[in-house]
Amino acid sequence: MEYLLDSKTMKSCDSATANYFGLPSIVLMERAALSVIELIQDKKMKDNILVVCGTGNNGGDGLAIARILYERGYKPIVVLIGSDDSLTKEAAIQKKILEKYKINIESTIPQIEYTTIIDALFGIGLSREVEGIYYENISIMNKIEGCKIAIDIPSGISADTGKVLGIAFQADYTITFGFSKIGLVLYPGCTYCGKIIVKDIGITKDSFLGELPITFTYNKKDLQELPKRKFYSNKGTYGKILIIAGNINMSGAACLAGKSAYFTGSGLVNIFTSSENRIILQSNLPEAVLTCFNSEEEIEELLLESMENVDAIAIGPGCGDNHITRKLLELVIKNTKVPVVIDADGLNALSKGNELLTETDQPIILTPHLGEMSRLTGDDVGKIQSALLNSSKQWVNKYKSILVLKDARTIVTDSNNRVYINRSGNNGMATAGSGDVLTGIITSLIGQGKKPFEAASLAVYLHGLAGDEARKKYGVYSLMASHIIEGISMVLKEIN
Ligand SMILES: NC(=O)C1=CN([C@@H]2O[C@H](COP(=O)(O)OP(=O)(O)OC[C@H]3O[C@@H](n4cnc5c(N)ncnc54)[C@H](OP(=O)(O)O)[C@@H]3O)[C@@H](O)[C@H]2O)[C@@H](O)CC1
Ligand SMILES: [K+]
Repeated sequence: MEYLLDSKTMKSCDSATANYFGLPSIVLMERAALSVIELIQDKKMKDNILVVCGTGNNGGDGLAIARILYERGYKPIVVLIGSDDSLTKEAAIQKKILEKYKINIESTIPQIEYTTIIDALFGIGLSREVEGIYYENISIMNKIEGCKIAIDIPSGISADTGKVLGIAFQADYTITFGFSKIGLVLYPGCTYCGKIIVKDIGITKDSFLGELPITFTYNKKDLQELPKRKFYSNKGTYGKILIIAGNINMSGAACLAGKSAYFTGSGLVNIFTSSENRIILQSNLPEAVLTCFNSEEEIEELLLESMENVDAIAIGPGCGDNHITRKLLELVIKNTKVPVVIDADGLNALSKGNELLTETDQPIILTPHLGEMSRLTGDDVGKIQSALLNSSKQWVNKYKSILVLKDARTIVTDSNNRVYINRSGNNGMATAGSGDVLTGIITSLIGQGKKPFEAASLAVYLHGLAGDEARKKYGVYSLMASHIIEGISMVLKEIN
């Protein structure tokens, strides 16, 4: 698990390291600068190296980089944008040292050829839109040919949201200090970073002073958190789940969700569906147990019976946008004794009256894409997309639930303020049935005993990795939901 910090948390870490642990900021700055020098020397970058500095501590890092380059025989071209009055204490010290060494500091970028452009204009202290000389200089830096290195974060990207505040430096490398930042992971910020390198400069987890960051992401080693297969076990050990899915002509959604659950390790999957789907499901997924209804009158009794003795329930894939789906959803929410995953048409049915969520104490996991989120909240898609984190947080503060907001960077939030941001997956996964597969994985993991928030986060990660495996085999154009299911097995067989 890797923490992702916003600017406020990162500043608290900087300040705890300096003020609580007593490691002076200027020492951290020196280590930050040295970590950049390491990359420059590893990549054998040559003169001319341009270092563009602002007046904050990000600029201070830049000035220190320029001085160490000088110490090591380079002839850096140093540009400082902004007035001396705005220099921070540390940046002012760095500037004085450069002056003592008689290293020239320019106020505009000389029009010569460069091998490398170092962006130390703004770091996590960027607080507003970039305008005027700052805008012009970032624009010039973007046009210059050469390898582009952003210090801590590309200037112009908000560390908190990943938004471009007017203009942003387009980097080939971003060397970020201590911990990765939220803005480096969310769109569009992540498209400006190039390769992200997180460098230890002496700011450790101790600097959280016991108050852990709420936002995190997963890496491959976190797959160890998946439920373990036991030596002595039977199908009951791995959970029995109920998937309410598939209206007439929509058997595919039921099949994809059910199959994904089995591929993720479920012991038994019961699919509750319209009787028209019986034969096709029996042929395509003979491992599933089916409960089929012939008429609306039969639904209540059959459903309540199916809900007995299950470990998790999913409702929605291919259910259809109709009154029967709302009826099914009401019955599930009002009677469930286990966590419920609501997806697709289940979400559309929920949007007819969200207060239904208050009628259960069981964990509810919602998996909307942006269109479904728009129907749930009444906000337009553009508004939600431009503020994914805020939209998610607002929802879970209003309705106690776990929200899986699906986008290029899917975000999982819960009412305890935890935030998972996903980095796995690819654009080939934007294909019909992909969401049904995710629903199957989440429900399976809950059925196998994972706590709902962890299950949802791990499922999103696994789903993305499975999609990445599928891309390797089929490519982004041809990737289909059934290939993602194949991908689940490719990922899981590596870890067991
Ligand atoms: N502290 C530590 O221990 C360590 C910190 N480190 C480094 O420090 C960086 C953070 O430094 P920082 O906090 O000084 O902020 P930084 O990003 O340099 O910019 C602030 C300046 O920009 C200005 N400004 C903001 N927006 C603007 C705009 N749109 N247009 C124009 N001006 C704007 C703002 O002005 P103000 O808002 O005050 O008017 C202020 O002058 C961090 O990213 C890392 O690189 C490392 O050395 C490791 C140790
Ligand atoms: K920067």
